[in-house]
Amino acid sequence: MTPDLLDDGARRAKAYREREPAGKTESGGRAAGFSRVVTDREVDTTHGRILYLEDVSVSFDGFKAINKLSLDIAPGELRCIIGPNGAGKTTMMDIITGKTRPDEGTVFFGSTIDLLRYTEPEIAQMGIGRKFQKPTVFEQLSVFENLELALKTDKGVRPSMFFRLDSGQGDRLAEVLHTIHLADGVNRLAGNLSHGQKQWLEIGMLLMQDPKLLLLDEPVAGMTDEETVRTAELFLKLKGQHSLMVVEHDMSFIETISDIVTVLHEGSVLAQGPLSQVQNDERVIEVYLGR
Ligand SMILES: Nc1ncnc2c1ncn2[C@@H]1O[C@H](COP(=O)(O)OP(=O)(O)OP(=O)(O)O)[C@@H](O)[C@H]1O
Repeated sequence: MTPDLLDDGARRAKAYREREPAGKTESGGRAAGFSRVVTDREVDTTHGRILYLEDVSVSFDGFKAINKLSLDIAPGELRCIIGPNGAGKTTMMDIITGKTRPDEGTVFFGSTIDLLRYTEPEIAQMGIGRKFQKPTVFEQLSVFENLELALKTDKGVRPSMFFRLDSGQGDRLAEVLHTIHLADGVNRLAGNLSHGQKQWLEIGMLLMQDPKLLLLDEPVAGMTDEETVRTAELFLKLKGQHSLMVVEHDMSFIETISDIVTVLHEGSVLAQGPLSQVQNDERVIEVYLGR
């Protein structure tokens, strides 16, 4: 190539750079074949994962409750978690929700939100709802008032004194009432509901905030058989619209709702797969099912 042609090329390159200044793309300072705009705290699931844990460990007084734990969950998935007492199931949920900080490891919500950088309330606001084993509804308030209250604590809502449901929120409340099987009991006092209905109401309160991921700790413990069946229906309905992580010991319930089951043992994943597969795994039988 002659010097003339080189000069000419350099001139054309300079003119192009002036026309198309660097930094105008959303993905950084250069033109990209694939780009997306991710705003702060928006869950990005384009990589097919809503929750991602890698090599997470935590010790309490030298005891490793979580030990190099790695697992991930797809958007809309209903994942069941089983395992013996002390396996680390609750501690894992504590880490995801920001209640416990791990000593090491990675915990991501979608592919961009590093959960370890956020506080427990911030994580709840970003769309991770948690249901503890015991129902915690406001017993002196009606079903309606409990659900309404759940909205008042939602992000960006006006101060509660002046709170009025707008039509969208009213529609949502009606939809949630139907989903949690309490449409006929809207004016009942929460304190007068059965144990199962209180659990559904609390799930409804979480749903009012439209969580992307729901963590549910032993949701059917203490329920009647009929309530357990209806809870399975409820979870199957939520699957797809939300991602769910359900910790349970009730194997017939797991059988009804599960796709993939993760077995935790001594703070790590011992086995994972369809229930029929993990049920026949010798190691799972030894530490959990064969008890
Ligand atoms: N804050 C803490 N301080 C000390 N030890 C703890 C703490 N939290 C959990 N542990 C211990 O860590 C281990 C895992 O407990 P974790 O509650 O996560 O198990 P689990 O699988 O949820 O059990 P379960 O099925 O009985 O609820 C247990 O040995 C527990 O005693």
